[in-house]
Amino acid sequence: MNRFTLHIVVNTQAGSGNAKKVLATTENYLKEKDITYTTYFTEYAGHEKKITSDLLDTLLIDWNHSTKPFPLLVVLGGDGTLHEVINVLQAFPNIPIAYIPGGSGNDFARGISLSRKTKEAIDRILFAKEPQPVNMIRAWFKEQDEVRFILNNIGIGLDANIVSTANHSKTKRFLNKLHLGSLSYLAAIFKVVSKQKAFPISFKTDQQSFHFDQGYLCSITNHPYFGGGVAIDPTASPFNDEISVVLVEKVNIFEIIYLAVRILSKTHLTSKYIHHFKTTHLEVTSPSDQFAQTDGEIVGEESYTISCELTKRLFWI
Ligand SMILES: Nc1ncnc2c1ncn2[C@@H]1O[C@H](COP(=O)(O)OP(=O)(O)OP(=O)(O)O)[C@@H](O)[C@H]1O
Repeated sequence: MNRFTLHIVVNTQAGSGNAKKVLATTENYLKEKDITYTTYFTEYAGHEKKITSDLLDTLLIDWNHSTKPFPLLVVLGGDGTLHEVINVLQAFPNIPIAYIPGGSGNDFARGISLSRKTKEAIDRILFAKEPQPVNMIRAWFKEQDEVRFILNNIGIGLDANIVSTANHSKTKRFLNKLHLGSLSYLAAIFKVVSKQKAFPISFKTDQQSFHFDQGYLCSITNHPYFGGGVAIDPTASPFNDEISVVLVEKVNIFEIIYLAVRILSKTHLTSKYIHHFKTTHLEVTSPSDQFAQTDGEIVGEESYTISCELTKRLFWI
């Protein structure tokens, strides 16, 4: 008897439609391996929330060794799809989630060292004996009165401005077709790099308080990557019990270019314009209206007070 039945939530629009190819490879491979599965297709943005909620009501259960076949939830899509699914399951950390990357950025897959090659990602699901706890950031957005669970990062300022611009750019779709999705973020960087103004931002950790008047890019991150593989904190890990914060101050355009080169070569954390710390609890206050994003999804352009801590959930990885 199969160890599990896979219940695959599929966003075929992820990766600008590249997820369709990922799905075809997945179906062929699962048939070849004689694995039982059911697919649930999203028909509109956000539909993954309703699908997950319906599956929660009907068949998803906490991980246990005795249920055979175990009903295993699998997400096939990008970081945005996965973000919505984990947020529906906020109160159910012991329902394991497996993941087949099909997005353009796939930063969470990079962050947990999950192959972005479909068959290798499926092999990892098939070979895993049991689920593993993975950290996520639990963030309470005070002004918005909303709790979000974050797999990748929260960005305020340039980072979020880039995501907003890249998401709205026509070139993203074109570049994705060429499998150069990460370049759409680079293109957006050039657009907004001088538009983004310096902003005040404060941080309170268990031990210390910091204030910066010249904030430019703030990344509160669970693992190294944002923007499709850019290692904003190469030292972060979702398996270490710390939230990582990287604050870049606004500097002149030549320094920005130099910092960008250092970020791409992962040597930026020693720059005097970059402030880097790790903490278990964090309160961030950004009083001016700024773009913010969570896992690549824009929250808005507002002021924020965000309380963050780590929380764990089971992933079948
Ligand atoms: N059928 C659909 N049509 C349009 N949008 C959809 C559909 N299903 C889901 N979505 C939305 O697509 C958005 C983007 O998906 P996702 O982030 O998974 O892909 P991506 O942006 O290509 O990947 P990544 O975030 O890894 O770069 C999500 O906000 C999701 O709600």
